[in-house]
This record gives sequence, C-alpha cells and structure tokens, in this order.
Amino acid sequence: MLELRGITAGYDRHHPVVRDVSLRVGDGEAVGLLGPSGCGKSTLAKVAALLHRPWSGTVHLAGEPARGFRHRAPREQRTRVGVVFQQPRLAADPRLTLRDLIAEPLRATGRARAADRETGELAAAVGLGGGLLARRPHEVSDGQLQRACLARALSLRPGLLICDEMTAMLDASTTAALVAVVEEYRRRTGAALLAVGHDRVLLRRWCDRVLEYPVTG
Ligand SMILES: Nc1ncnc2c1ncn2[C@@H]1O[C@H](COP(=O)(O)OP(=O)(O)OP(=O)(O)O)[C@@H](O)[C@H]1O
Repeated sequence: MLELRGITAGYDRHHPVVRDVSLRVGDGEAVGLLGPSGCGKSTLAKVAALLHRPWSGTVHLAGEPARGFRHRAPREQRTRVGVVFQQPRLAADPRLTLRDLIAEPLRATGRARAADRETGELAAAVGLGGGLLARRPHEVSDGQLQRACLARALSLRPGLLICDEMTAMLDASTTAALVAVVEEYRRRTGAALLAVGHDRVLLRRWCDRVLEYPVTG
C-alpha cells in the first residue's frame, strides 16, 4: 500500500532530518515505527502522507508513484491516506465546529449530501456524542478533539491510515478506545496502518510489525 524508497528529507538544505530511509507497508498490514524524539519520524510520516516533499527518494501509494506533494498532490492520491497527528489543537481549525471538522473532507470532495448523512455516523463510531458536534475545539477536551480528528481522517475511507503519535497526549482509556476504533475500521475495510510513536508496548500490541528508527526496509 505504501512504499518509501531512499527517502531523504528536511527543512533546511544543509541538515536533512531523514536520511535514506526505506519502508514498506503492505496492503492491509499494520506497521509500527518507533524512534527517539526528534529523529524524524513525523517528517517521514508527512512525506508518506504527501504533505512534505522529500529531497530525494520515491513514494508509491497503492502501486503508483506519487504525482506531487502538498498542494500539488492530486486529490485521488491524497485521499488514499488519512492522517491523525499528535496534537489535535494544532491540526484542527479552531473556527470550525466538530461537525464541520468531520464533514469538511466530504464536502471538499463534492459529497455535501453524504457529509450531512455520514457525519453523525462517523462521530458515533469514534464515541463522540451528538451534543458535542456543535462545539468548537476550545470547548472540548483533547480526547474529544482527537476523536473528531480520527473521524475526519476516516471520512474518505482511506486505504492507508497514518497515526503519528495519535494517543501520546491521551489517558489509557481514551487510548484504548481510539485504538479499538482504528482496529474496527481496518477489520471492516482492510485498510493498512502506519503507527508512529514512542510507546513500544502499544505498538507491539497494535501492529503486525514494528520497525526501529533508523529503518532501511
Ligand atoms: N516545520 C519544520 N521546520 C523546521 N524544522 C523542523 C520542522 N518540523 C520538524 N523540524 C525539525 O526536524 C527534526 C525532526 O523532527 P520530527 O518532528 O520529524 O521528529 P520526531 O521523530 O517525529 O520527533 P517527536 O518524536 O519528538 O515528535 C527536529 O530537529 C525538528 O526540530
């Protein structure tokens, strides 16, 4: 589903933060990526989600080479990947209600009717009560906001879900609930998972395979 070959990436021309990394996530497979803080895991996750252009190397999604990154990534490739980041308050637009946050990708892809119908179902699937959907990010807890971000990431039914330290800020019961939602989604759709994090025990329990940074295959 995802193949990264020889990825080198960074933010300042002279200091790559990811150096020649290769990694493969097969169809339906769950791969964990462990590594110390600052080693470049999130940067690699952004490259895999087509949100950051690597300096060199190739990204294949569902067998096709990436045809662009960031705003140049074609929609049909971008929507194959759902991403949930560590800090929902940085990822979520503070002006949107949780309902609009979840519905936005469906509306943006011309499915406004489906958005009206499916937003409640997506919210229920991640354990968000309907009463919370009219609230904005500052009016809910981190756990509730992260549930909304997960519902949004699943809204376009991606074949690959990338969870970049999705549960790092959450307590044990919310972590277990969100992992269960991802598991149920994967069971139903056969989607693949790339889970990035520091929690070795969680990643070992959650994933078919756990890679340690630096990874080469
Ligand atoms: N947008 C950015 N602009 C400049 N430098 C950045 C940017 N994002 C990350 N970096 C730098 O790139 C390096 C790798 O960061 P990255 O977030 O990929 O690491 P990480 O392994 O995910 O860390 P953590 O586990 O702490 O989240 C760090 O030195 C960081 O300061």
